[in-house]
Amino acid sequence: MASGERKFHPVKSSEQLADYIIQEGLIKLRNPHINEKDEDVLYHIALSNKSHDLKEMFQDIKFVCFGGSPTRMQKFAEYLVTELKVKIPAGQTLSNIAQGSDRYVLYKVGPVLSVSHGMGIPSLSIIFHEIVKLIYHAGCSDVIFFRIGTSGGLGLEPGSVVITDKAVDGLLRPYMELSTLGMVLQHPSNLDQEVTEELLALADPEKDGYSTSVGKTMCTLDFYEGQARLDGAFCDYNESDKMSFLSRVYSRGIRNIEMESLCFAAYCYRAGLRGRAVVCVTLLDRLKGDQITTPHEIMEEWQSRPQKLVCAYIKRKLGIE
Ligand SMILES: O=P(O)(O)O[C@@H]1C[C@H](O)[C@@H](CO)O1
Ligand SMILES: O=c1cc[nH]c(=O)[nH]1
Repeated sequence: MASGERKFHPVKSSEQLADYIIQEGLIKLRNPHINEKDEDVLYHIALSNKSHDLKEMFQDIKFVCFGGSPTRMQKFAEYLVTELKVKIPAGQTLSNIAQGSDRYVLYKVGPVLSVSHGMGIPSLSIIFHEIVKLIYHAGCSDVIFFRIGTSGGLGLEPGSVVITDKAVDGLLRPYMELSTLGMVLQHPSNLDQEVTEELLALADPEKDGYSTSVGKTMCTLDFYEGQARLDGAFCDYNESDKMSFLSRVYSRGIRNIEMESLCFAAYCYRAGLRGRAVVCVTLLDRLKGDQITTPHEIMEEWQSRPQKLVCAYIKRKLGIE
């Protein structure tokens, strides 16, 4: 090899990566390069560890709640202000900390971050990297991550809530594949059974008026063909193909379909976050159709159901009645 030429460092295999144990305590970034620079710019949330005192701003964070849409995560933040009895000084309002970027919204309510992730794995991946770096720079410890979302149900009453115990991809594999340096790395996705069980214990179908159950979630790269819909702009299969696929998926224990859980679970594991959970409401039963026709105000109430469950968990952890 010519002298001075950089020796190629093979990227760790996914097994080696997956060997990182889930740790308590301080977030340790699995990236030695971050501290090689004097500034780390969190571009998509318009923050940096030089322009902002991230420790001062975020060191008390104990819960990070991700959800798809900006409005939903703003409403969740407003709900937390009431439920966590957080005082907002007179004349001030809850503000979007990421307002310098028009990509995501980021709200802080006491020890909770409410952050939007947009749609799909690529969008979640970007904000996930930057939020993990944010809490690393802030010196946070023992942080629990949640995805609060919507999904398509399988064999469930629309409006039911699913707590994910395992996320799989569109081929039903329990890992997320990421093309990296021209290779395909497979990042295992597993979720924290303890948090899942604690969340389920907080649900009360009788009082709630809807079911909450634990199930596997299929995370796809597409809303239409990727989820066996017949109503996209393109479709190369028929109703019976669709139903045999969805029946097979159901028989494998999958109870809902969405587009972020796999990356969320895999990256929480890579980040060594002990506490992590995915809680999604189902907007329709995919075994009965493809189109989401529920009136907006009903959908709004349905979307609040995972928020209420996660908020109840946070209140329990904080000892707030
Ligand atoms: O959390 P959200 O409601 O974004 O989750 C699902 C998956 C996609 O992001 C989106 C598709 O409608 O909803
Ligand atoms: O069917 C659905 C509903 C919400 N989100 C999805 O990804 N699929």
